[in-house]
Amino acid sequence: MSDVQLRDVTTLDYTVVLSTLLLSILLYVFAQRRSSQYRGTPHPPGPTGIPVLGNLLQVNVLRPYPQFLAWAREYGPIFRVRMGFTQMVVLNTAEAADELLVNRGTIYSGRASPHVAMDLVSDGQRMVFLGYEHAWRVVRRALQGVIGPGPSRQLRRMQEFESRVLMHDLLLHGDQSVIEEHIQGPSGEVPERHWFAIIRRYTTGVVLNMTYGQRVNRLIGHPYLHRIYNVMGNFTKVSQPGNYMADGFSVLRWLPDFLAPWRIEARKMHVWEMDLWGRLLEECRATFKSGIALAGFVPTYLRARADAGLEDLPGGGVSSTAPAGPSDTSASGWMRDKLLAYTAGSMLEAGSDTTAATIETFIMFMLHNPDALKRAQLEVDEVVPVAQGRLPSWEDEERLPWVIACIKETLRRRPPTIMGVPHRADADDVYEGYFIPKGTTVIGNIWAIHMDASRYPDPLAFRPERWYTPGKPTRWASGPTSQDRDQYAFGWGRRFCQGSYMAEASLFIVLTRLLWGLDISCPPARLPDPNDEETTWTDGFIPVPKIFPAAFRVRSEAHAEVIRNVYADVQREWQVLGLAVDER
Ligand code: HEM
Repeated sequence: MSDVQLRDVTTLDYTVVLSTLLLSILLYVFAQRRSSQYRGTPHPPGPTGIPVLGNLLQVNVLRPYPQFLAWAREYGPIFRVRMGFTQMVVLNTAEAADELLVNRGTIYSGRASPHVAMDLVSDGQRMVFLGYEHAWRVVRRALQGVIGPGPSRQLRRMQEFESRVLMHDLLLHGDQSVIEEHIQGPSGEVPERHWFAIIRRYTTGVVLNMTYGQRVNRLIGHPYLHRIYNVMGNFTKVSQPGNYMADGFSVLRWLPDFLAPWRIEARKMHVWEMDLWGRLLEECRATFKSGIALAGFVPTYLRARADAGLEDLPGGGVSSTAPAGPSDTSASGWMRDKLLAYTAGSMLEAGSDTTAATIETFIMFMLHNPDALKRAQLEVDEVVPVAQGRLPSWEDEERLPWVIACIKETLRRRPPTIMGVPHRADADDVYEGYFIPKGTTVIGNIWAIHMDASRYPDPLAFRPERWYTPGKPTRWASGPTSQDRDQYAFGWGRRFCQGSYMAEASLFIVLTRLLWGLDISCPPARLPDPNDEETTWTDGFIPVPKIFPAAFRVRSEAHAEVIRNVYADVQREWQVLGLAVDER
């Protein structure tokens, strides 16, 4: 019996694979010829690939940016590559990226979402990969009320409070991560006693508070902190373009389950993710139903939805009251539960590691540039002498131009989302005489732009002077339009990072305080080389620093006293706010 079944299966395999492959080649050829209007218009230049696979074998899919930078240098502002049947156009100058992703934003605000990561692992609900469509507008509008330029100022109180805890944690930490031996986990897991965990507690804590009104009050054994990073670490790998054949070869998506092991694996990942994002939502809903009023985006959203008569809204997507589609410019409707859970999860993902990595990278570059570090400390000392008995704060921002220049130079020199998040062309287009067909994945190559010597002379050098004018405040100069933009770490146009204001506020408050209160050092032989890609940075969509040792020594007993006092004060604030006090 098993023989017969086996033969049946083999025949089926053969037929399914061959016919789907044939069909997809026909579809592909048809798609290439579709735009008769543009026949004769050349495609952008690019490296020659091989049949079917295209350029897939020329790129390390988990670390594509060095090769993409090399191609940018060879082909110029725009080049084309093919990953399987996925056509990609890569924009390597600020001018090209601004023109397409900002000025032609009606065409280029879609997302090229990786099939396995978005459709299977995320069940189509991850905000960052939603197309330029109705559901995305609903989500973006809802978030704008919390993290937009005006509302995000309300979050500063919590950022200020949590940064006091961070200072206290680093004070206690001292040189622990230099003395002890720490080994990073295979998927980037950070040991709980390493100083990276202190930074992560802060960044995840402020976003968890913003989304769910909860705190991360422990470094060791917190139920969510490390799981959030595990989910993120996994996701940055599965979403890397080229990681799954089924992303590049849509034909493979038609294969039945028994021939598609990646699908089974991805569905398991979805269940694993929902065990975190879904559980957080369910806990929040239970609290809400029991009549306890929590602050935060999700509790507030659930309350508003219930007031609109939609207390329970199971499933994914939005409760559509308007037709979906690119012509629909409204944002009416409510997020259903799964979209809400994933949106909150997306915030935790988007806001945690990006900001933590920038803080860690800043420290790495400052340790390599002791003059810049010394100058930053002198500036902070002058503005906030320890005799004032307080930590630096928001009102000092304008008088700390060198510190902000150092932060901006960190974002330029090593942007965490190093090749941005891929956009998609939602219509045929022509740029500089080159044809870009509808459906093309369009990458704003942040790394190539930041390494453009005509824009940033000596681009590998860490030079805060690029941003610094003596006696003048340094402008953050972020924002979705290209006017006034001077670095591209937060992306472009309508998909511009919605959390940039929150991110900049965190970078400012944490790093200014750190410079004020603590001397940082690292044994020279153990200081990572930022140019050594493999040793220093993790793989994946957001390559972040691998752990490295650093010692934090308080600058004087007077500084220590201020840190201890503000920490004790904030414990009282937590109690007044009904939030968990810190456990150490
Ligand atoms: C240093 C820290 C951060 C960096 C470098 C960064 C960078 C980026 C980039 C490059 C994008 C894609 C932009 C594009 O498609 O052109 C993005 C999207 C996004 N970021 Fe950030 N981000 C940071 C922190 C944050 C924070 C703190 C939050 C919120 C808590 C956040 C929320 C988002 C959201 C919601 C999107 C998706 C926007 C959309 O698809 O419409 N980010 N970010």
